[in-house]
Formats: sequence, C-alpha cells, structure tokens
Amino acid sequence: MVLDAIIERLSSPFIWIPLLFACVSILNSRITARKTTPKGLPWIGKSSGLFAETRAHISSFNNVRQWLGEGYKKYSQNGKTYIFPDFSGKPEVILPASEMRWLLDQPDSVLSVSELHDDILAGPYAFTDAHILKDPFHEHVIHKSLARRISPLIMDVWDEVGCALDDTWGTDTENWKEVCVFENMMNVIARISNRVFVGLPLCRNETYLKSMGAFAQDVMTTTILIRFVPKLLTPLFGRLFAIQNHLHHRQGAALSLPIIKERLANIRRKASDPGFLWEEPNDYLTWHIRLAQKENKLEELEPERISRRLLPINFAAIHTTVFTITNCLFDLLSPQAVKSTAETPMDVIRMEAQSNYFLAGGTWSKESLAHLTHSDSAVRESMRVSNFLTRGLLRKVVAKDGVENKKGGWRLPYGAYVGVDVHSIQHDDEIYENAAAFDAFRFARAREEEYSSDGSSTGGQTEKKSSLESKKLSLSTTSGTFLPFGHGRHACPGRFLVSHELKMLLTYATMHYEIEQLDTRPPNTWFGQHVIPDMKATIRVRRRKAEDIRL
Ligand code: HEM
Repeated sequence: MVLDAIIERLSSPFIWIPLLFACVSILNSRITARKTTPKGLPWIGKSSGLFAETRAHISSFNNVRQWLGEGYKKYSQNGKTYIFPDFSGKPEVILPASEMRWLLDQPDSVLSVSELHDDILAGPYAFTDAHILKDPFHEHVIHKSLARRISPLIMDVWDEVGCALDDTWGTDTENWKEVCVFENMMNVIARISNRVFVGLPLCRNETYLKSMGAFAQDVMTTTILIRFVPKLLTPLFGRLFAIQNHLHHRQGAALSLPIIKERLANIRRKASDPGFLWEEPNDYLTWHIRLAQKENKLEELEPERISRRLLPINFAAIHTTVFTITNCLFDLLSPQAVKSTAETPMDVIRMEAQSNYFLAGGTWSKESLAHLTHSDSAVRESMRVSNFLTRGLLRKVVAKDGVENKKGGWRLPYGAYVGVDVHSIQHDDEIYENAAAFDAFRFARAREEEYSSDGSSTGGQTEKKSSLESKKLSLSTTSGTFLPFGHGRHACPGRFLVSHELKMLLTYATMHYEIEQLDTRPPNTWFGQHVIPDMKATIRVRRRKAEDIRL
C-alpha cells in the first residue's frame, strides 16, 4: 500500500521532473568538480564515509568562518596548500601567503582572472551578450584611463557627493533624520560612480540608476541559480534566468544610447572639423571610444556594445563600494572602535577635512586629498577588518595540461580554482597588532612614525624615500597583507576612484552633518563565503548650521 502511494506520487511530473533535475545536478557537479580537483592535497572540513566531498560542500555554507580559521592554522601558517569546499560544489585551492608570488607571477594563459569571472558570473548569459566578459575591453579601458584621468574629475566627484548627500540626508538644521545606510549608499554611490562613467545629467536619472542597481542584483541571482543546472542544460536555463537582466539592460540603454550616439558623432565631427566648438567630456564613454579608435576595435565603437559595457563596470563599482562605505560608517560610529585620541574618530576626520579644504581655498586636488591621512586610514582599516570577500586573488587554471608548483610538489588540473585566504591574513595578530579590533588611525600613525623617523634625520633623498614608504600604507596601495582590492597586475583599477570618492564622502558628511554615535555596531552576517553588513541598520544625521561648517 505504502509502496503504491509512493509510486503514484512519483509518477506526477510535478514531483519527478524536479527530482530528476536535482539528481542530475548533483551528479553533474560531482563529475565536473572531480575532474578539476587536484589529487594529493588535504581538504578542510571533509570527514570520511559516503559522499564525503558532497557533504563537505553542502555544510561549507555555514562553516566558512570556522574552516578558514582551522585551515589557516593547520596549513597556511605552515606554508602548506589545502582544498576548501564550496557550496557550489566547486572547491578552491587555498595557497599559503608564501606562495602568493608564485600565483601572481603566472601568465594569464596559465592562471586567468577573466576566465574565472566568466565562469562564476555566468558570463555567457548574465551580461546579456557572451562577448562582454569573454573579452573584457571595459577592464582594459579602466586600467588604461582611470588613474590617469581621475585628477581633473575630483571636483565633479565632490559636487556629486555634496548633491547626493544634500538630497538624501536633507538640509534641515533643526531635526534629526534617520537614514538606512545601505539603501542610502546604494543611491549615493551609484550617482557618484556614474558621474565618472556617463557624466551629467544621466548620473542623476533615477530610472537609469535603478536599472543599473537592478541589473547587478540580476547578475547575482543568475549566478546562483545557474550553478545548480547541469552543463548540458545551461544554454536553455541560462537564457531563461537572464530574461530580467535583458529587461534591465534595455531600460538603462533606452537612456544611455542617445548619449552614446551623440558622443560618437561629436568625437568624429571634432576629428574632421577642429573648429567645431565642443569640449570633450572626461568620462568612461570618452575613454572607451578613444581607446577603441586607437586600437582599431571597430565592434567596440557600436553604440549597443558600449551600452552593454556600462553593465559590468557598474556591477564592479557599485555593490563593492556600498559594502565598503556601509562597513566603514558602522566601524567609525561604533563604541567598540579603538580610541587612540581624546576625540571620536569622526571628530578627527572632520578637523582634518576642514583644515585641508579651507587651506586649499575651498577646493580639492589630488595633492590636498593626499593630506587626508586619517580618513584614508579609516577606510583602509575598515576594509582590512570588515572585509566582505573572504578569499581573494582567485584565478582559474586555463593551461590545458594544468600548472605545476614544484616547491609544493603538486599540480593543479585545467579548470581548478585557486586563491588565497584574505580574511585570515588580514586578521592575523602576527601581521596586525590586535588584529580583530577596528583601530581607525592604525595606518595614519604608522605613516607618521615612518615619516618622522626617516625624514627628519637627513632630509633630501631620505625625505623622498620616507614619503614613498608612507604612501605604501595608503588606501589605494595593495600588498601581500592588504588584499581587499587584490594585488599584482590585476589589482582593482577602480581603487583610485574609490580612494578619492570615499575620502570626499567622509569629508563632506562630517563637515556638513552631525552624525550620532551608535550604541553598538550592527553585526555583519556570514553568508557562504561573503560577510555582509547589516542592510537595514540606520544612523541619525542632522545638518550643521552654516556657521558650524567653517570653524
Ligand atoms: C571598494 C570598492 C571596490 C572593491 C573592494 C573592489 C575589489 C576588487 C577586487 C578584489 C578585484 C579583483 C582583483 C584580483 O583578482 O586580483 C577587482 C577587480 C576589478 N575592479 Fe574593483 N573593487 C572596487 C571598486 C571598483 C570600481 C569603482 C571600479 C570601476 C571604476 C572597479 C573596477 C574593477 C575592474 C575593471 C576589475 C578587473 C581588473 C582585472 O581583472 O584586471 N572596481 N576589484
């Protein structure tokens, strides 16, 4: 009787289709993962018995924090490589810090970051055109242009920071306003980033900004869903899952395409008619067109293609920066922050901002922003201690025969994922004193000590050297012990914008607003391999009176 009932249930297509799908998915992920898992390396979190690897992958979701700690102590600190399971069924090979140089020295034809992005971000589907991530020309544009062209944009970024905060935090000097930090920063950062990508007025268009934010969300959803689909069925399901992505792209492109077409026409006209009175805007669109022309990349001059390139740069820029500033505000306003001065960290940032801003005549430049060593340190320290990515420098092995590490005595097969444990390195007490604590001015103090101990003695050459040493601890400088932007030739090229925009954001906020200290820091949540700040937590702000802004 019971058997009959079970058979009857299973014969319903609503039961057997999903069941079959789930079985094929698990089998598929096991077969493909096994091919790319190196043999002979130890695992963390894997017990013995039936389906040990599969069980490790599934339970990794809730155990990332604990297993990273164990793996770091047992293997990384002893110079050993090990395998970390992942919920997707695709394990990652975690190298010790001593092998980081080996990883960074491998050419892109052996360890590839773009192939990894194409894989984990469902490149063939999620970005609306398979070409976008396969050939990341937008990354090439950002690498080539952003650091060089950012200085003349500093006052535009300052203008956008000010307008975005005035619009959303308000200008009422009497009453406090409660602001949900994550939601607010999603709007503010999208505006600032797009001031640099597409300029005014599009960077303030709510429909355009919403389409970019929604698209980024779609990419995350598509990426998660596609991991559970057997390879054979991905062309079908990939397209289905990405329907929303296409809709959001169309919504954004309806607004960006006229601007792109006009820009192309103006650039071409200026080239043939030097007397044409038109000043070329300094933004991503111009950098893209100019580089495509220079390198004769005709397909990159198609307006439709350019509109699609705006998708991955918004994706790369917005959530990353929003998580960073959300964490930074929570860290700075937290009573748990290490107190190294009589004032609160926010007071120190405000005083530094005011003196440098007014000393420079009410303006910012690359040079005057470089003097904001305390806000620079606060953002860097928050990125160190409140990192949202736990693993970094992730690469995919793309050499057909795999890659060998002679020193370690192991070989990674084609398709394996390899990286380092950023979280544990940045929380290691042997590298950072009292590493678990947020000490806002840790790097500012270190820079001051460096400068006074070297620079004061002899001057001249030594002073030059100590200034360079000091820059090594600045927000945009990556190292083997500071990895939130990656490291090496693929280190995030957007960090030069991030460094300016977040310092100006803290500066504008503290100069123009009182911001209430928090009773307790809103806790971050470990979600698989990510550490997410509280997306609902609020702060209270009140506009300062005009006479308080300039003391
Ligand atoms: C706080 C904000 C940001 C964080 C934490 C961040 C972090 C990262 C990380 C970890 C990587 C990978 C590096 C590696 O694998 O070695 C990366 C790559 C990249 N980021 Fe960012 N990023 C941020 C903001 C931005 C912004 C604003 C832009 C654009 C203006 C941007 C553009 C890129 C690009 C194009 C790459 C690919 C570089 C390559 O593969 O050569 N990022 N970022």
